[in-house]
Amino acid sequence: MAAVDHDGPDSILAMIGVLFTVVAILVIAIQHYVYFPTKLDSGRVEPPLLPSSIPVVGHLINLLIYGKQYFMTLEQQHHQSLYALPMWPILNSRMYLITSPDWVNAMKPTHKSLSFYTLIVRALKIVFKLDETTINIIERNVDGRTRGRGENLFQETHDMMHATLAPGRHLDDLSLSMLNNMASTVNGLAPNKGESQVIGLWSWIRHHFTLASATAVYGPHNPFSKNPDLIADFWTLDENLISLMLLPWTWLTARRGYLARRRVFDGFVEYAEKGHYADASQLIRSRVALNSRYGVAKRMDGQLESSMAFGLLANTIPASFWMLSYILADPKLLAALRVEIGQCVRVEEREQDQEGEDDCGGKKTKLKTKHIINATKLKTHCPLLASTFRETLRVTASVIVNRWILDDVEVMNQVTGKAFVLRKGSLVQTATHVIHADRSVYGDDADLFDARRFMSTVGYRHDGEERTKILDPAGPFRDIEGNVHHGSFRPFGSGKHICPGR
Ligand code: HEM
Repeated sequence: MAAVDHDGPDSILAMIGVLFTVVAILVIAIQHYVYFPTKLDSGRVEPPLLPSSIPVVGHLINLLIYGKQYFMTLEQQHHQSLYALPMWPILNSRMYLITSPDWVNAMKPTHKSLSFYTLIVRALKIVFKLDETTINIIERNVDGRTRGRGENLFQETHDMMHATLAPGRHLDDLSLSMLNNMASTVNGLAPNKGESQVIGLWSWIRHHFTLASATAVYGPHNPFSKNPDLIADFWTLDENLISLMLLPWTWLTARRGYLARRRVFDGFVEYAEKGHYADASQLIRSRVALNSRYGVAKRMDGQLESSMAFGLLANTIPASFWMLSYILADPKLLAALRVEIGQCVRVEEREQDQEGEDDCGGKKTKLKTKHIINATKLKTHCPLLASTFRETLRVTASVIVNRWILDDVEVMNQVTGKAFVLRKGSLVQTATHVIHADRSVYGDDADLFDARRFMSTVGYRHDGEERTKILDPAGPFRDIEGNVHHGSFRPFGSGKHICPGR
C-alpha cells in the first residue's frame, strides 16, 4: 500500500473541497435565514419569497441594472402576480410586488394601513437633501395617526393641490398658459411654403415642453427659463433617481446625477430665495404659503419645489413624446385626428401690412390666416384623441405605485381565493406597466398600440322592438362577459393619492 503524502496535491484538493463545502453550507444557511418567511400564528402565511439567481442580493442588483423592466421579466418567467422579493440589506429585507388587477383590488380594504408618504419622506431626505428641521415638520403626523387630518403640511398640501387642479378657473388658467407657451414654439416651426425643417423629436419635446410647463406652473422667472442648461440637468437627475436613492457614496457611484442635482437645486433655491413664485400659478403660490405657515426655510422651499417638478414633468413629457410618435407614425390615424381636431379649430383671416404700394398707390396688404384651437372643445369633441392618449399611457407609462405597510395586513384575492399576510415595515409596489400589458385583460393584441382601444364600446342590440344596451366584449379592459376588470388601467394610481395632475 502506498504511503499518503500529506503535503501533496490530493490533500490540497481535499482542503479546497472542505472549504467549498463550508462556503456552500454558509450560503445555504444565509439564504435560508433571509428567505424563510416569518412564522405567523393561526396558519396565516406570507407570500413565498422568490429566490434569485445571485443569492440574497440578486433582485436588488437586477433592479439597479434593468429598472422597472425587471418586474415585467419576473412576471413573464413566474406568472405569480404577487411576489415577495428578498431585498437584503435594504427595505426591511423584503419587498412585495403586485402585477395583476386581482391583487390591486385585494389591497383596497387595507388602505388605512398603507402609507403613501413614508417613502416620499425617505426620498426627500436621501435624494432631495431636506434638512432635519424640514423633515421633522413634514413627518409630524404625516399619516394622520397621531392627530386629526389636516394637521400636517403634506396632508394640507394634498387637499390644496386636488382643489386647485380640479376642473375650474385655476386649472383653465394653467392649461391656457401651457397651450399659449407651446403655440408660440409651434408657430415658430411653421416653415415657409415649400420648406421643411428637421427636428429631433425627443430633444425638441423635452426642451420645449419642459419650458412651457415650467413657465405655466412656476411663472416667467422659473429656473429653466433663466438657465435652459438646467433642462438637460433635470433629465439627468431623473435618470439617476434610483441610483441616488439606493447607492452609497453617490458623489462617486452616481456622479453625473450627483452633479446635475446640485445644479438643479441651485436653480430652484435661487428661484425661492428671490421670491420669484410671486409671479407663479396659484398652485405654487398656495404651496409656498403653506410651507411658510409651517416654518419651512426658503432654501428648503427651493429643494421641495425641485421634487414637485418631478410630479409635473417626469411622466408628462415622455407621454407627450410617445403620443406624438405614435400619431406621426400612422398616416391614417394622423388624418383621422386632423379631421376630429378640425372641429375645434376656428379660422380667422386678418389683413397684414406688407411693404410697398399697390397699383392704386395704396398700402399693400396680404391676408394672414390664424387657426385658433378651442381647448375646452378638445375635451368634449375628440374621443379618438382621448383614446389615443389613454392607449399611449397604457403602452408606455412605466408607473410604479408605492405604499409602505404600517401594520401587518391580510389580503385575499377574490378571484383565486388565495390569502396572504403582508408584513408591517415593508414596501409594496404595484407595477402598473405589467398590468397594462396583461393579455388576460387586454387580449392577444395587448402588445400592440391600438389608438381606438379606449373608444366608447357601448352599443345597442335590436331584438325586434327591444333595444338593449350592450358592451363590446372585445373592448378594452372588459372580460368575455363584458364586465370591466377593476384595477386594470391605473396610469395615475388610485384612491386618495390618485394623481391630482391627471
Ligand atoms: C401623464 C402624466 C402623469 C402621470 C402618468 C402621473 C402619474 C402619477 C401617479 C401614478 C401618481 C401616484 C398615485 C398613487 O400613488 O396612488 C401621481 C401622483 C402625483 N402627481 Fe402625477 N402624473 C402625471 C402628471 C402630473 C402633473 C401634470 C402633475 C402636476 C401638475 C402631477 C402631480 C402629482 C402629485 C402632486 C402627486 C402626489 C399626489 C398626492 O400627494 O396624493 N402629476 N401621479
